[in-house]
Amino acid sequence: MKISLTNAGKRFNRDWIFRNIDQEFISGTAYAITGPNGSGKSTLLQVIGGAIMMSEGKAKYTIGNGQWAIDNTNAPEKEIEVDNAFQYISIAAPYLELIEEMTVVEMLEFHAQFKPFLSRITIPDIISIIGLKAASHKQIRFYSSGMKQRVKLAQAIFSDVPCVLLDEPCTNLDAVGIELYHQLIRDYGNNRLIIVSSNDPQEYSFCTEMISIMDYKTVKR
Ligand SMILES: Nc1ncnc2c1ncn2[C@@H]1O[C@H](COP(=O)(O)OP(=O)(O)OP(=O)(O)O)[C@@H](O)[C@H]1O
Repeated sequence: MKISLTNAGKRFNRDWIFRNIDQEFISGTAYAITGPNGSGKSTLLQVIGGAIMMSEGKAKYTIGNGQWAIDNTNAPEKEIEVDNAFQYISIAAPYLELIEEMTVVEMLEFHAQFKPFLSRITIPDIISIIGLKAASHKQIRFYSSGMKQRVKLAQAIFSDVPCVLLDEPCTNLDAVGIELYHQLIRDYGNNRLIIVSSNDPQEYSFCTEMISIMDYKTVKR
């Protein structure tokens, strides 16, 4: 998958959050969006994901020709409308809520109805990998914040999509959870487009491309 931003800018009311972003994001590469609190990292990630509209500029989404998800490497190349981009993109973010009344089994089964998981993995496998087997029949509202974060990461990383967006992925994780996160990236990140929004280096240590949001705060040229 390839996502190309051309002259991308976003403002809320009169305040430009970022402007003049020309950037290609390509499968097989991990990108980090960095910057201080309130600088616009989450906003840019949501613009990339097509969840919020940009105020100026253009985003182009292309899949296929070896740029698809892990399981479908030979699909022909085609351009995707922004309204359909969500089918090819998963996201884990602090502001996205889980359905607290469900167990993790119910939650993952529900998620899979809309966005299937990688075909080589089952829901019991996922629960076991993220260390929630013993808690699998508890309602999510009884989970700790770190357990909930593991579920959010699983939903994003195990979805059968070519692009995974991760906003502050280690929020609430302990040392074992952080190691699990890195293991998931090593095991399931290859060939995908991964974009991490974070100001914590341990969350994006594997990223090879850095985008500093502060470079896009200047007045329009
Ligand atoms: N819906 C909105 N309406 C108005 N302003 C908004 C909206 N969403 C975000 N903002 C503002 O846009 C700016 C960037 O917010 P954003 O959440 O993208 O920053 P961030 O870099 O991800 O911050 P953090 O590191 O604290 O998570 C902030 O000033 C925020 O108040």
